[in-house]
Amino acid sequence: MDAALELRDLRKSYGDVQALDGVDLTVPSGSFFGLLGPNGAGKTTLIKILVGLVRKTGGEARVFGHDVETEYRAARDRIGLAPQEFNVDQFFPIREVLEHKAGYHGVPLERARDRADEVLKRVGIYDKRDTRFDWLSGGMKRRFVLARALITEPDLLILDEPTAGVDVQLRHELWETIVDLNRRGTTILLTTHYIEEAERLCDEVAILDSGRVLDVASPEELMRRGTDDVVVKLRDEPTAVPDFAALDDRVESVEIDGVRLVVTARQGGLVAPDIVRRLDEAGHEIVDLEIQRTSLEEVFMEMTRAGEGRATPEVASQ
Ligand SMILES: Nc1ncnc2c1ncn2[C@@H]1O[C@H](COP(=O)(O)OP(=O)(O)OP(=O)(O)O)[C@@H](O)[C@H]1O
Repeated sequence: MDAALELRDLRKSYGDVQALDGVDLTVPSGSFFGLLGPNGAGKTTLIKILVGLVRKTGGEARVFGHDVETEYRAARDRIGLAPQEFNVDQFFPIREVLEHKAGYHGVPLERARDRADEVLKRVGIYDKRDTRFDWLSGGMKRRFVLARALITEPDLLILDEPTAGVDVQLRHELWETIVDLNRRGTTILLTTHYIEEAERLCDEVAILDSGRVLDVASPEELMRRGTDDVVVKLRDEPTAVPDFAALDDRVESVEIDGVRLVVTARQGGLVAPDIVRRLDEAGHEIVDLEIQRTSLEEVFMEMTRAGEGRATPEVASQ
């Protein structure tokens, strides 16, 4: 079966700015795939190339085997896009906007109406079907943009920051809807700044920085590369502890602060039982144990060195 997305040496320059600098990426059909990267990494440019809003300057991009330029229509019809910015016809009732969109993609009117009702129900704003877009609340607008992406029953759903600025409740509802679509076979390509969202939802993530893919892996694999802190509280202050770093090469450092022992190690969860056993054998009594796991966010920051060299925002004077 064709991959949902296949990018080979994809390039885009805007004058001197190399927004995409040779991106190679395969998104398997049916996967829940995250595209992570700091501001300006090239995520939006990549998405715009897929939907024909920006022309690539080099390389290849295929959607379910269809070239996004030479087979534009076939590629575009497989994609549903919920963009970051709202670009919706403000003045029509939202149900009509959906019907127009379906019609544009060749869905007959009767079917289009049923589809519109169906997707409005799915995202939970069916009771607003006769309301204009600009009269919806911010959260309802987000839901609507998702409904619009779903109207053509896409095989690849692209979500560019779908939960930006929405409250926790709505975020969870949107996740549920999206996870459900994925379970039914829709491939999801998600860009998000909420890294914990990617950690929770995605099978695989690609880390994009300065127009290049730094890595592609599952969130678990990426997190395994970071270090965890195994924090042990002892009954009595130790004079000496076993040399954990010499005993296990996953251990990177050991710190003793009074009765508190902090062992920094890769795969802390796997190292911890051994630490406990050795402390016990050496006669130390353990009163508390905590494993502070590395987060995907920390690994991401490390990889992209986001924030490095950025000026601290000035506080405006009153
Ligand atoms: N139309 C344009 N003209 C010139 N430069 C552009 C244009 N669009 C994007 N760029 C530049 O291309 C680079 C990648 O931008 P892009 O919007 O794709 O990044 P992004 O990863 O989506 O960022 P963000 O997370 O901030 O949305 C940036 O340096 C940006 O300034």
